[in-house]
Amino acid sequence: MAKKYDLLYKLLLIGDSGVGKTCLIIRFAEDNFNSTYISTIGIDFKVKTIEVEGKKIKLQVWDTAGQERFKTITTAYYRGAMGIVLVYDITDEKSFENIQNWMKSITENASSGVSRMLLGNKCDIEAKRKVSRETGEKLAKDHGIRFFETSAKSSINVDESFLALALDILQKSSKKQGPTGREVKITSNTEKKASKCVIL
Ligand SMILES: Nc1nc2c(ncn2[C@@H]2O[C@H](COP(=O)(O)OP(=O)(O)OP(=O)(O)O)[C@@H](O)[C@H]2O)c(=O)[nH]1
Repeated sequence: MAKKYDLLYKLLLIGDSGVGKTCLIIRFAEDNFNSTYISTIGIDFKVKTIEVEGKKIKLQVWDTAGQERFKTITTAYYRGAMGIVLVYDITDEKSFENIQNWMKSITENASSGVSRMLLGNKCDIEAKRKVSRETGEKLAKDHGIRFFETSAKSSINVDESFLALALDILQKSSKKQGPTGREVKITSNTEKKASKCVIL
């Protein structure tokens, strides 16, 4: 049987418990949202195929438990990931401060060339915001990585962010094979511009 995709990328979501990792994955893979909080036990994954630059890419998105007691299990999955998504909750300052620790955990456990991205989730609850967009942007800039504010609940920037990360990985691997001379910019919902990526 013919393969239904050209590439398989493994992505991993990390961040404090309750920031919305599971909800982001469910929004991306199933376009659904449930406000009942069921904390992830250990690790789980969902798949979704997208098309980027004419290539069908199967994304295997791994969801980790944010609770400290699962750390030994979850860090074992860092090594196989090609992209790691660091998530904090814009209404929870502690979850933002902890991003530094999650970054450290990536350095200690992931492959050196892994693509990273920072997401400030729950941007639909503006009234309870504790972390400004600028603060999030600055941290991402300091680490040289992409940044989006997202809402799994209101479906803001969820597809855009996953597509951007897939594109980063694709461009990184094609650079290894030689320069393509092409630059593609992913734009967020708020910028209201089309990107060159398609959700299948
Ligand atoms: N308002 C709002 N609530 C959200 C959003 N994303 C997640 N939530 C809520 O936040 C709670 C935690 O979401 P989860 O996705 O389970 O969080 P998690 O990061 O996977 O948590 P662990 O599995 O414990 O690591 C749930 O009650 C969700 O409904 C969002 O974008 N906006």
